[in-house]
Amino acid sequence: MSEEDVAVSQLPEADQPMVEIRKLWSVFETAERRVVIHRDLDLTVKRGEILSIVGGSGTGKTVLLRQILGLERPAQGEIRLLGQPLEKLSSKGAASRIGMLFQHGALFSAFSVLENIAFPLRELKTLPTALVREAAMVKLQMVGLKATDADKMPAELSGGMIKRAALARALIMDPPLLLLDEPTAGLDPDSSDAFVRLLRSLHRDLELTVVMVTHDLDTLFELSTRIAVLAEQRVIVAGPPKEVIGVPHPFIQDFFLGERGQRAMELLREYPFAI
Ligand SMILES: Nc1ncnc2c1ncn2[C@@H]1O[C@H](COP(=O)(O)OP(=O)(O)OP(=O)(O)O)[C@@H](O)[C@H]1O
Repeated sequence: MSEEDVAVSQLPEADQPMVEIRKLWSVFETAERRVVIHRDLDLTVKRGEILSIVGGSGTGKTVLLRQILGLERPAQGEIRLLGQPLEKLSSKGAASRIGMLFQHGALFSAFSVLENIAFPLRELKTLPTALVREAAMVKLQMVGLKATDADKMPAELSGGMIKRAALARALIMDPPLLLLDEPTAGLDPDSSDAFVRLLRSLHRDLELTVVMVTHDLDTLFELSTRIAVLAEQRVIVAGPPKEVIGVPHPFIQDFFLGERGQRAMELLREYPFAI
C-alpha cells in the first residue's frame, strides 16, 4: 500500500465528498485571444450520487471531466478526490479510483474485446496474464457481453457492444468513481434504453459514484440524482432535477422547458427516481 493510499483510508468515510472542485479556472490561449471557459467554478460530487452536468455547447463540460480525470490541469483552483488534491495522486492512483467512458467508446481497433478490457490492468504489470484475463472476463460478463464476444475485434461489434466493452474497460480497476461523456450518444433508442438500465444496475450493485455529461433528456432523467448546470463560466445551480428545472435562468428554461419542455415534464412523471 502506498503512502497516498494510507492517507486516503485514514480519512473519515462518511460524508466525505467523492470530488470537490473549488475556485477552478480553465483558460485557453490562442495566438489572437485568451478564452476563459471556467471562472471560480465550484462543484461538489457526493458519494453514491449520479450527478449530470448540462450546459450549452462550449461551456466546458468535457474539459471539466478531463480535469477530474487528471488529463488536463486547470489554470487555477483545486480538485480533490476523496479528500486528496488530485495532483498529489500518481497516475496509477488516479487510474484505480476513476473510470472514464469516452464519448466515442475509443476501443483499440487492433486489439480484441478482451484485450481492450484488460488493457489498463495489463499496463500496471503487477498481475500474471492468467489473472488479468480472468478479471477482464468477469467485467465482460458484468456489462452483458457474452464469453463468445471476448475474441471479437471492435470492427465486428454493434454500437451498443462497443459502449459495453468500453464500459468494462473503464471498470477494470474497480474504481469508486465513473465518468461518462455522452454515454448514450449514437445509440438507437432500444440500445440506449438497455445501456441506461445497465448503468443503473451497475451504479447500484457496485455502489458507484457517477458524473455524467449528457444532452439526452431521457438518459438525464432516468439516471440523475442531481443535475449541475454550467452557464456563465460556472455552476449556476446543482440540485435534484425537479428543483433545477424550476430555476428561472434562460438556459435552464430553454433546455428543459422550451420546445422539449413538455417531454421533460412527462419524463419527470415517468421516472420517480429523478424526483
Ligand atoms: N485544448 C484546447 N485548446 C483550446 N481550446 C480548447 C481546448 N479544449 C477545449 N477547448 C475549448 O473549450 C471550450 C469548451 O470545450 P468542451 O469540449 O469542454 O465543451 P462542451 O461543453 O463539452 O461542449 P459540447 O456540448 O459542444 O460538447 C470550447 O470552446 C473548446 O473549443
